[in-house]
Amino acid sequence: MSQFDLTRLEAIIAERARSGDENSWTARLFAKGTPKAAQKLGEEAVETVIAAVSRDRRELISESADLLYHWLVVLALEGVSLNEVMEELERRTARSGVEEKASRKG
Ligand SMILES: N=c1c2ncn([C@@H]3O[C@H](COP(=O)(O)OP(=O)(O)OP(=O)(O)O)[C@@H](O)[C@H]3O)c2ncn1[C@@H]1O[C@H](COP(=O)(O)O)[C@@H](O)[C@H]1O
Repeated sequence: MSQFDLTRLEAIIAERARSGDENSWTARLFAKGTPKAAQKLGEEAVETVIAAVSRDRRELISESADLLYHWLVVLALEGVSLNEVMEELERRTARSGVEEKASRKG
């Protein structure tokens, strides 16, 4: 099981964005702003869909990684933290009561 998680990637993106390193894809993407980063996010989403419907497992994993990376870049550019998205998912889970139903079933 990988120890890598999105919180770590979010921290890496923040650090690379601040670095201004011209060899950093993240820093260059940040310099171009949200429209370009959002366009890349859309492209990666489409490539992920294509991999899924093509039943290309290896490509689905690779495009999913690209998608999550570019999604976090767009969030960072817009000042939205991963934690805020997790809180929204947590609220929805609490509202649906799905975990209580599962624990009652045993
Ligand atoms: N996870 C990623 C990651 N996923 C995808 N990419 C980059 O996203 C780019 C987009 O892929 P494309 O195939 O669309 O590239 P492209 O066709 O050259 O792009 P365009 O022609 O459309 O501009 C590639 O150049 C990848 O390197 C990433 N770049 C960085 N990271 C993470 O960010 C960290 C810091 O990277 P740097 O900012 O480059 O130091 C890395 O250690 C990784 O953890």
